[in-house]
Amino acid sequence: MIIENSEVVLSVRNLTANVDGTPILKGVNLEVRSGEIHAIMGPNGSGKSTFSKVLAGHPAYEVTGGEVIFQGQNLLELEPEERARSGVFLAFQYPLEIPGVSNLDFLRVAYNSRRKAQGLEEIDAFDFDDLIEEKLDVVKMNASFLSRSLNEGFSGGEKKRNEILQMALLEPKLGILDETDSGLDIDALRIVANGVNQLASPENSTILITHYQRLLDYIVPDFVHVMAQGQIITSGGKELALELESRGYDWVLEEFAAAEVGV
Ligand SMILES: Nc1ncnc2c1ncn2[C@@H]1O[C@H](COP(=O)(O)OP(=O)(O)OP(=O)(O)O)[C@@H](O)[C@H]1O
Repeated sequence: MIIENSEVVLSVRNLTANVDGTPILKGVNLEVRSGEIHAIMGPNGSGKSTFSKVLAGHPAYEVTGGEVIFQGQNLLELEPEERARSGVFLAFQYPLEIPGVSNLDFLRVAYNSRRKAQGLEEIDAFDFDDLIEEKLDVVKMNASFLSRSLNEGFSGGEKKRNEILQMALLEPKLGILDETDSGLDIDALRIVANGVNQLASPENSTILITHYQRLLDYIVPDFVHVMAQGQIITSGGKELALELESRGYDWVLEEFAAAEVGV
């Protein structure tokens, strides 16, 4: 939802990053305001997941230049857990399995850690049970998943749903969803999209990384960006996703290349 004069939540300027010494991000620029939903599309290997992991503070990615300001704070100076506590949430493309850690315990610790960072009191197990019950409903998830080890043996779609459950609980200021639609059946896609829509508010913002226009039928973005070769090479409204669906990426890449050489 575009709200005039709303606060800039995330400002990314000329961000560059390497993986194992190889430059992957080559000058990313993006501004996200409160209440907005941004979709990032783009060919395979263009740097979309790298961008999301750099924002979350993944240690394998080395930032080599540029800046990322999140709510007035230099995000790049914060440890990954500090970023999470300050309200950045990344739903992974491939959620990790953690055997031996129950989903419920994980969620409670994560939730209380976020509350602590907000200067709020931790909540006890009983109150947490009530809260989680309510959040399970957002993603129509069965309570039996809570007693299982985190993501262990979960199907691909169940893992994605569990990521949205975490997001519903943590209520981040900025949610980054990396291909949350991949591996979801048609009903699950709708449920997950409804969950994301229910959580969207003028106070938070979402970045959706997706390959498919169909997700954007359910979660309508305010802006669509195309990432290629480690940069955002063009941006538009939701109609850009439809155009990409019918025309592919070549024309955007050609226009970008022509602009680069000044044709
Ligand atoms: N450790 C590594 N060493 C060298 N290159 C790497 C390494 N990790 C990732 N890359 C490369 O970085 C590029 C960007 O990868 P990334 O996962 O960010 O792309 P993506 O746009 O999310 O792709 P997809 O749409 O396929 O998920 C790819 O070419 C990938 O091979």
